[in-house]
Amino acid sequence: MNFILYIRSIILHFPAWRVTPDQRHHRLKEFVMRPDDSREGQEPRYARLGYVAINVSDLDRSADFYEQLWGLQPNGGIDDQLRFFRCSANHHDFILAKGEPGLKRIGWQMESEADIDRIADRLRRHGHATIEVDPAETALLRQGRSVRFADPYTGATHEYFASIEQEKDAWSPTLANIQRIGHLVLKTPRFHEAVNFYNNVLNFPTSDRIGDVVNFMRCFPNPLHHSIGLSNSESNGLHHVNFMVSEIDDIGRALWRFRKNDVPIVRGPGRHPPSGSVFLYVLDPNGITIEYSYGMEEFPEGNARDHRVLPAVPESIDYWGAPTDKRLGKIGIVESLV
Ligand SMILES: CC(C)c1ccc(C(=O)O)c(O)c1O
Ligand SMILES: [Fe+2]
Repeated sequence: MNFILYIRSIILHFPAWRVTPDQRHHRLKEFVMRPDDSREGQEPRYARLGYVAINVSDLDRSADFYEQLWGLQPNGGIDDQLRFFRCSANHHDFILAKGEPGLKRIGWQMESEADIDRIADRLRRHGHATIEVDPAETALLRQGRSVRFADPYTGATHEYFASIEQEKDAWSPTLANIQRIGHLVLKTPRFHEAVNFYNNVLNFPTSDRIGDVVNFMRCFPNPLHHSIGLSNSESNGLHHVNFMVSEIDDIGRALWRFRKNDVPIVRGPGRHPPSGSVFLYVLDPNGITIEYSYGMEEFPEGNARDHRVLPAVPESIDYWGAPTDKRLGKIGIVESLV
């Protein structure tokens, strides 16, 4: 097997609501009107990765896991279809839906309603259809106006919203001081096209990359080293979802909690050179890879350092040299936008 393929196989184990009456009846809006030039040229600005929705085969089993072993706070749901979880003041940071295990949707919280228009206008200018989410659905999601599009390079459904219901009671950590949902990594065989699109259309600047194998991106101007990553793989897929914790002891406690409860640990603890984070990867009940991480470099909005190109070697993933279980990043389809 040639050297690059060999290294790549070691490193990654990756095989890659304000609806006007006339809009009410348009679910899929392919805007033919000239985009509003007053917004042209203004970059869409992201507040944060708002939420990740995943599909699971058994809602009750996974809901129990994410509450009782992962430490998210349940926040209701919709019959036997959806379960909401939070780790912030937002109504949800993580959603479980019934379906084929994998990624359902990525929710991006924008800085303003105008930023929803900016990203939607930009997508349409680049020939991508956008969908105004039905007010009945945004009401169920406790979100304001939301717009979706299907990313052709990874298959992922991206959703943009600016407002989401704020819970009266503060997020109260139980098992781990989960700070926030951190990032997700998507696998794609259209890696270079995806990187280009994410960098130049979605306004996701690269913070660092490991050769042409993994690319770590910020959702600008959110300062976190990465809110999304792309990995060069043979097929589309969800590699993992990350949650950031507040103390190194959250990692240590988790290590023993997972061992005592037979939760498969597939990598770590270790420490990532790109973001500097201490990490621990495990498998959820469907075998989807999830990650706790502690400590992550943050970038300033202006005068940010250039991205680094780390060599495609195992040491670029983990300073500590933790072994990798081959199940890491293997389970998780990407649901296409219906
Ligand atoms: C191995 C994966 C793709 C990886 C590599 C580096 C970081 C980091 O620097 O934080 C991650 O979070 C990862 O998931
Ligand atoms: Fe990660």
